[in-house]
Amino acid sequence: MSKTKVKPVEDVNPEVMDVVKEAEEVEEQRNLGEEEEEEKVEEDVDKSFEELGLDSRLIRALSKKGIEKPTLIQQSSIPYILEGKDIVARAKTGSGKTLAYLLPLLQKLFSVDSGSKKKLAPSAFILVPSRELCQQVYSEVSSLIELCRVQLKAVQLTSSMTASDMRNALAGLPEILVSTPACIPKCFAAGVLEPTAVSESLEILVLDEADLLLSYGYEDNLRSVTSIIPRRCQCLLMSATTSSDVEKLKKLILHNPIVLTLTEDNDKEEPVPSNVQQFWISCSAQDKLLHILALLKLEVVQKKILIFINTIDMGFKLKLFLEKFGIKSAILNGELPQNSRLHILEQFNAGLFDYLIATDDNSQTKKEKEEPKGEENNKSKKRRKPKLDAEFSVVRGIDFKKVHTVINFDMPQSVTGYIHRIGRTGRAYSSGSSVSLVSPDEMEGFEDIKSFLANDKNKDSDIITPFPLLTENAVESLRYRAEDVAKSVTKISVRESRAQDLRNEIINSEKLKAHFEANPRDLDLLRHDKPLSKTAPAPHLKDIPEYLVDLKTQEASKAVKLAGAAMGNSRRSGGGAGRNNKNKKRSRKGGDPLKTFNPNGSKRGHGGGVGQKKDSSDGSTKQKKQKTV
Ligand SMILES: Nc1ncnc2c1ncn2[C@@H]1O[C@H](COP(=O)(O)OP(=O)(O)OP(=O)(O)O)[C@@H](O)[C@H]1O
Repeated sequence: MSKTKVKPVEDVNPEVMDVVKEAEEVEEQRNLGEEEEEEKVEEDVDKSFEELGLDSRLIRALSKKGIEKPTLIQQSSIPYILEGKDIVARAKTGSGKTLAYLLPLLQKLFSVDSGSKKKLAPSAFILVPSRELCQQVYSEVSSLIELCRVQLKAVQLTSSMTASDMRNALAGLPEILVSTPACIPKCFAAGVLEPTAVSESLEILVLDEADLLLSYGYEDNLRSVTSIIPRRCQCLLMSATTSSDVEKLKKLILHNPIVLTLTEDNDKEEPVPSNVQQFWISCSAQDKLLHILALLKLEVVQKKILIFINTIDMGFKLKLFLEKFGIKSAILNGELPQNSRLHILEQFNAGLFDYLIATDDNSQTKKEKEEPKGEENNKSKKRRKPKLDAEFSVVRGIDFKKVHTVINFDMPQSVTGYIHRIGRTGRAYSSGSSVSLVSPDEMEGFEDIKSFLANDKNKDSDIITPFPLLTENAVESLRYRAEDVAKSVTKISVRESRAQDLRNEIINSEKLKAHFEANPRDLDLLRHDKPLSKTAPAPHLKDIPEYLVDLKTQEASKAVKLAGAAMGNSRRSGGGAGRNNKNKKRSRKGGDPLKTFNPNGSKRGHGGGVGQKKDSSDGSTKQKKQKTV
């Protein structure tokens, strides 16, 4: 077994170093007595929360949140965590990993007698890779505490906080601390947390999105934390994928862990949940605007929609372009202030707008660096380089609520990127779909994604199928308008809008901070989907006349709307094809048009229609092949 060398960390005070030495000795002993980890591949469990031994207060709280049945990862991990075992839990995105560790963690803290021992540091640390995730986990744990009506306190710290903010946050002696790893050494250095107190108090350490923590550059921070965790501390490592980083963390932190690798009956080893239907459209890079216009304006994809692009500029270009057609969207990127980002996420989750254009963490920086040095770029050399937040992540871990469609306007840079983007829909027991716009330049990467996703079960059939609900005629009918409008969205207007948006958000960010301290739940104060363009959209572009849209696409659009209404997704925004059509017919049960729509003419597809990609009845074949991203 490997021996962990605990590396001293800069800017840690001498007292920490003493504890580090002590910890090295403990670590040595730990390694001497180390036993083999137990590997479990969990299948075929079907237990209720009661059967998992969960406290009735938690079960009631879950019920108030509309959660009645544990997901597979929750069924597998909760009993082990309650038993006090260290675990490594690997389960795909959206499988409910957060509650899988939060529920037993809270239950364990319920039973700690707060009066018996005066604690000087939190009993549980939950470390996550990004601020957005920090906020998300903090909200989840706080709402559970509130619903359970227990005397527990959770706080969140981010490394942008000053020492006095951190001191204030920790003043009420919280039991649970949610933060990024960078905050902990910062707290030690500022004397806000005492390493010895942490050593004495810490009962549970959770590393969420473990596969990301090292790649986000938190290795030294984590080492300084792990160097002081006591042997008795229970450690939980949650991850969506397997990677060498997860293995490294496992060796660094865990003691004889139970390794839970999740497989599902009809979903063996596929990294993308089977309730996400994946589609693609082949088009040139220039035609991507035309195609996204057709998808959104003809309403052949279900709202809410998360659109991924690879550069911040492209995000603004897309927003300005869509605005001209009366389609309002909001933008999310790492350049925006943290308060704004959190607020945008909250507004989107609360359903205040339907379209969010997001730039995911690392890919956009890479692309922007690679942009050719044309005249336009030379001119802009003096432009202030965007300051991106290293702790920003959209694709990883963020729980977007009720996203029905993910659109890859730009293809992600890697297979992992694809999996995490797609994982923003079809979360837990809900379903969703994805549409990737693939240009010839992106085809190679797309083939890699396809071949990665193919497994023994579906090696002969593509797991990502051509999008069936958009005819060439329908797309072509919009070409003239789309190309005309695209020309009007110049690089200068994009740049101005980006600067304007940033200025607005910086001002908003301060307002938001003050306002939300007083009214934490008030979401409607500042809308993030306001138009950025200086000119109002031309009225004739807002509505697409029915005669322009062919019959098949009109039918597809109606079917998508009916299915949306059946799913309670009836709020309207912007006008679309068939706007004058006052069709108020009730949808038929199970009417997902991506499953039932037949592009060859018939309105009523049957089961196995285009886009139905798997036979979930075949639950018997067990895939043993392990995929790693
Ligand atoms: N048992 C359940 N029943 C229904 N919904 C659930 C259940 N457990 C969790 N959820 C919901 O599923 C969504 C996804 O959960 P969560 O964010 O924990 O997934 P995850 O596995 O951590 O995904 P990722 O790897 O992308 O972070 C959340 O909205 C959560 O509230």
